[in-house]
Amino acid sequence: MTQDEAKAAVARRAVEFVEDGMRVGLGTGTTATMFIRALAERKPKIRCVASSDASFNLGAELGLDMMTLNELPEIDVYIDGADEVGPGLALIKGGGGALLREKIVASAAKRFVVVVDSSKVVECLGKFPLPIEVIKMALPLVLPKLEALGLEPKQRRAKSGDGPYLTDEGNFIVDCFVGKIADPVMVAAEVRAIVGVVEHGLFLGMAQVALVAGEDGVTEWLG
Ligand SMILES: O=C[C@H](O)[C@H](O)[C@H](O)COP(=O)(O)O
Repeated sequence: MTQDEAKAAVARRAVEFVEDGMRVGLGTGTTATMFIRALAERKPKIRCVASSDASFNLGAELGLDMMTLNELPEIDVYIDGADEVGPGLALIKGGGGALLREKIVASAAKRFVVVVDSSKVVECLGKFPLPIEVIKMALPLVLPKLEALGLEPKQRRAKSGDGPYLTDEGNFIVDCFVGKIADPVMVAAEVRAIVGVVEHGLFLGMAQVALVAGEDGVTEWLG
């Protein structure tokens, strides 16, 4: 099974977590995009909130009833990918730069189902660089503080190579090359305490279910 086939398999399985009448949170990224497409094919009678402009626009284009969090502040299920899934369904997210809105939408959901291929599952978080969203003017203050924590920060550049990457909220992303995050709770608290940090990509105690696609098909893990 290729990585794309695995992503497609979890995306299809995730659709089973959605029932007519539900309020559904749509994630961001390649796996979430496959989920949104698979969901829209079923023409469900649901209302949706998206975690990025890209997912909002895709949902609207495919005919889903897209709303804002203002219109739909409570969500039954949020379905999204992740960059790493560690013990206890602790996650690193934000490889696609959407971590802030993703965490907001996930926090509004009764249930968060994370959908990944098995290459994302790790014994210890941190091989994937930890994304941190930073207010633009605070960057020169935040970078040395992240360095002092030993997090090896590097500002993300736009994919076009033309200038810095900007999130949907107009902030910078700093990727931290940590290697191993032995104590994610402590790292989350230390990073959050830095003035100018808007949010970080550690999603701890948020996901209740993981759908993991590997050679044996899709397995369901509970957090
Ligand atoms: O900001 C992006 C998100 O956190 C994505 O859900 C994450 O990067 C996983 O993306 P993909 O499904 O493309 O690997």
